[in-house]
Amino acid sequence: MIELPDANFQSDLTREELSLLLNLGERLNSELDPNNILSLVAELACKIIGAETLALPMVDLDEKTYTYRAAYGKHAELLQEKTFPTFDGACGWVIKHQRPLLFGAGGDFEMRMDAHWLPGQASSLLVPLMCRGAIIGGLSAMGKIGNVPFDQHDQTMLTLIANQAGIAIDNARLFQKLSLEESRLRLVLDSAGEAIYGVDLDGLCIFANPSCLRLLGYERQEDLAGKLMHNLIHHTYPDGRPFPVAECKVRLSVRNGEYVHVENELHWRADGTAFPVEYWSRPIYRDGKLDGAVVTFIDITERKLTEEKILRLAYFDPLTNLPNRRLLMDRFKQALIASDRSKELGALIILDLDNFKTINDTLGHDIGDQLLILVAQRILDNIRQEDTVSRLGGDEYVVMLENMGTDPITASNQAEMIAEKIRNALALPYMLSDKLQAHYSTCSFGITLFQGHKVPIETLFKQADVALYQAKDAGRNAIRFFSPEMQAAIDSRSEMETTMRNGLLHNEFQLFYQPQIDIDGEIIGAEALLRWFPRDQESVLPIQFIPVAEEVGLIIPLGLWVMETACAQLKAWENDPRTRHLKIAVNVSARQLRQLEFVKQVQDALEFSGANPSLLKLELTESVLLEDVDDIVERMQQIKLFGVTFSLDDFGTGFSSLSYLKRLPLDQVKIDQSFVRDIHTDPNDAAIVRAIIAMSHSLGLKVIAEGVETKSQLNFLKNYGCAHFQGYLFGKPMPIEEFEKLLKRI
Ligand SMILES: Nc1nc2c(ncn2[C@@H]2O[C@@H]3COP(=O)(O)O[C@H]4[C@@H](O)[C@H](n5cnc6c(=O)[nH]c(N)nc65)O[C@@H]4COP(=O)(O)O[C@H]3[C@H]2O)c(=O)[nH]1
Repeated sequence: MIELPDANFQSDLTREELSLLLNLGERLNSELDPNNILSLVAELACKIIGAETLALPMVDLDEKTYTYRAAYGKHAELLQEKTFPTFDGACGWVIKHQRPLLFGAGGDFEMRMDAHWLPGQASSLLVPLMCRGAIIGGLSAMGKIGNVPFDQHDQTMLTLIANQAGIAIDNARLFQKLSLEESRLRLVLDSAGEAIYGVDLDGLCIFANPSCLRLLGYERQEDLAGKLMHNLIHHTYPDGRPFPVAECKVRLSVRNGEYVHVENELHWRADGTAFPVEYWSRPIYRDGKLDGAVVTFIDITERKLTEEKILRLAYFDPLTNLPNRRLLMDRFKQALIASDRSKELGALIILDLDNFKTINDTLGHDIGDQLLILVAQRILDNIRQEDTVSRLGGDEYVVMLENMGTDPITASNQAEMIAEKIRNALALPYMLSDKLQAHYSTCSFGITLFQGHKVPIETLFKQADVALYQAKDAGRNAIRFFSPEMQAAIDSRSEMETTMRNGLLHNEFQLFYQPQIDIDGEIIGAEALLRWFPRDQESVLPIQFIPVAEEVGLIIPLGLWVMETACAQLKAWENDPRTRHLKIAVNVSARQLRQLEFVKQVQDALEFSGANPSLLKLELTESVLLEDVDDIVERMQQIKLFGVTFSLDDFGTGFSSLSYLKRLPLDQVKIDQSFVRDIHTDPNDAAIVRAIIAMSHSLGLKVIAEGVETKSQLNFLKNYGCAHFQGYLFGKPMPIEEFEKLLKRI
C-alpha cells in the first residue's frame, strides 16, 4: 500500500490522484522486475502529476553517468536509453545534491540549455530516487500539461511516488538477489556428486538432489518428498533384522540438534538392493529453532572394494587365496588364548610337497602354481570349516586344528587321522594341463600339539618343523609327530650353535686332507674336510655340526675360512715340485653359494693367497639345485672365468637329473660312497655306478668315486672307466702334516 504523508495533504488530492496513487501502490507491489517497475513508475507518475513527459534518469554502475532507463509521454522516445555525465544537466544536479528541483516556465535555471533540455519545455520538476538511503536516480517531470508550471503539490506528489518507487525497486532487487542465490544453490545441489537430502523434525524428506535420487534409484523428487527417509533407506540391517527408527543416526541428529558422521552403513535402494555409504547429518536451525537436518552421503562401494583388496593382499596368499603367514599368526594367537581358557588341545601341522622344486624346474612355474592351487583346494576339502589352512610360501602349508579335547592321546590320533586324510587326498592324480599326463605328488607332515600358552608360538613352529624334517629324513611321504627326543635335539642344536660361534673365535676348527688318487695310484690332490676340536670336549663330526652351521648361517664365515685356508695351502705347495700340481677340493654349501658376494669371496681368497685358481676345485652338493638354478649357473660361470673347476658331490643321491647335469658348468661328478659301498652286493648300485660313469663321459665330465675302501671296489670302478678315486683305501682325512708325510712316502 502507498503511504500518504498527512491528512492535509490527502485532502488536497483529487479523487483521481488518489485512485492513481492507490493504483500505483498496488501495481508496484505486484511487480518484481526492476525494469518493469521503472516503466510503470514513469507512466503512472506522468499521469498522476499531469506531466507532458516523465523520465527516470538512473545512476549507472560506474556512478559517472546516468541513463534514462524509462520514460513516458510526449518526448519519451527522445530520452529513452540516453546517457549523460552525472555532472551534467538538472538531473546531474539532483543526483549530486539529492534534493528536488522545481523551476517554472520563466525560470532562469542555467542548465536549461543543456543537451537534454527538451525543446519548448516550459516547467520542470525533478526529485531524487533513493533506495536504502542511497541515491540511485531521479524522477524527472518535464512540462506540465496545460502549459502551467509545476507547483509544490506536484513536487510532494512526485516525491511520494519516488519513495514508493524506491521501496519497490529495493524489494525487486532483494527478490532478484534471493532468486539468484536460490538458483545458485539449486545449481550446487543439482551438480553435487554427493547425494544430499533434507528432513524435517519428523524425519520426512523435504528435498533430495539428483545424485540422491540416482543413488537411491528413484526417478522424481516426489518419490521421496514427504516420505519418512528412515523407512526408505534404513528399514533393515544387512542381516535382515529390522532397523528401529530409534537407532537411526539421522533421527538422532534431528532430535538432538547434533552433527553426526557415520562412516559405514548400508542404504537400501528402491529396487531392494543395498550399498555401503558414508554420511554426514547436520541439523538445520531456523530463527534459532531446530528445524530438521541436511544429510549428505556418498556411495563407498569402490572404497570398500579397494579396502577389501588391500586387506586380501595383506592377509591372504594371492595364488591360493589361503590366509598368509600374518593372518595365520593372528589366528594362532587367538587359538592359543581360546585354548588357554578351554584347556582344549590343538594341533599345528606343517606340510611340504616332496620334490616340488623339481616340478617347478622341469614343468615350469605355471604348472607349479597350478599344483599349489590344487593342493590348497584338496587340503581345504579335508578339514573342518573352523580349522585354518595357510600357505607360508613356496610349497609349505600349515594346518591349524582347534578344539581337539583335553586328552593328548585322543588329540594326537585325531591330528594324525586328519593328516592321513590330507595325505591321501594329495596323493591322488593331478591334471595340471591338457598336454600333460596325470601328475602324482607326495607330501611330508610334521605335527605338534599345543595347549594354551604353555609353549611359545615360535617354539611350536620349530617343533612342527623339526617333525617335518624327520618325516623327510624318513624318506618323505611320511607323517611325524614332534617328540621330547626331538626337543632334546633342538636344545642341543642351540647349545652347539653357541659353542660353534666361540669355536670359530678360538681357532678350534682345522682342515683335514683326504687324498684323491688317479688310475696309476698317484695322489693328484686332496679333499679338504673340516674338523672341529672344541676346547675341553671331544671332537665333533662334520655330519653333526655342518647342518647346524648351515641352519644358523655360521657356514658362511666357516666356509670362508675353509676356502682361505685351502688357498693358502695351495700357495704353500707351489714351491715344491712334488706338491705344486696338487689340487684341493673344497666343499661349498648351498647357503654359501646363494650369497651374492660369493663370487667376490672366491676371487678375494685367490688373490689374497696368490694361489693358482686352476688348482682349486669347488664341490657342490645336489642341494644347490633346490634354489634358482639359473642364478647358480650364472655364479658358477663367473667363478669358472677365474680358472676354478667344479665337482658335483654325492651324485645320484638327491635331485640329480640329466637336465641339471647338462645345465650346470661342471668339470667332474663324484659318485656317492653309498653306491660304491654296495657295488658288489647290490646289483642296482652296480648298475647305477655304471650308468653314472657312462653318462658323465658322454657329457664330457670327469668321474671320481668316493668311499673306496677295498681293492675289489677299486677294480670294479676301474673296469667301468672311472679314473679317479678317494677313500679309506688310500687314506682317511688327515692333518696337513700327516698328508705331507704321506706324499713323501709315495
Ligand atoms: N665310510 C667311509 N667314509 C669315507 C671314506 N672316504 C671318505 N669318507 C668320508 O666321506 C665324507 C666325504 O665328504 P663329503 O661327501 O664332502 O661330505 C662332507 C661334507 O658334505 C661336509 N663337510 C666337511 N667339510 C666341509 C666343509 O669344509 N664345508 C662344507 N660345506 N661341508 C663340509 O661334511 C660331510 C662329512 O664329512 P666327513 O665326516 O669328513 O666325511 C667325509 C669323509 O671322511 C671311506 O672310504 N669310507
